[in-house]
Amino acid sequence: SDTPGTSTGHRQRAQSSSKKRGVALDVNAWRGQCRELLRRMLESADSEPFRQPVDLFAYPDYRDIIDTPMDLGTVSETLAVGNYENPVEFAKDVRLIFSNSKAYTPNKKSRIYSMTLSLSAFFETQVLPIISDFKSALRNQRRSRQHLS
Ligand SMILES: O=C(NCc1cccnc1)N1CCN(C(=O)c2cccs2)CC1
Repeated sequence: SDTPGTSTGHRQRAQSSSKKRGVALDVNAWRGQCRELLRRMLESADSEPFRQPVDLFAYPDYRDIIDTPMDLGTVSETLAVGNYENPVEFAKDVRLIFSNSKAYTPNKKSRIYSMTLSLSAFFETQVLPIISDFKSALRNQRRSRQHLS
């Protein structure tokens, strides 16, 4: 029977939790995964306009429209020096790159804006499992620590 506490129920839970533990307990795995995701974005031609901060001489009105500039180089540096606590903070900065481009573009057909559309579509598919694996690793860690306390 699968009622919790019976012998099989307990064994099943133990097996499944150890499987979950094996797969997701590494609460630090997200940093290498995000570094690899950034590397793949930076090798795409679509990231070219977003690899370094916006050139304010070429776009003098940029700061009239955009409060918080962001670019992949800055994200990469922040990740490398350990200034993101989790993949959600990392994703927030990457998403800012795309929302800045959407806010600044004079029209939805601009070449640079269209590059953010494909880049962000790729990013969202890749970052989702990184964030969900991190959250389950955190749940696992809290559960096993709670059991110890
Ligand atoms: O200047 C940069 N990026 C830095 C860079 C890139 C290449 C060489 N040297 C500096 N921009 C332009 C503005 N921008 C936009 O998203 C949009 C422009 C028009 C519609 S959207 C963000 C990327």
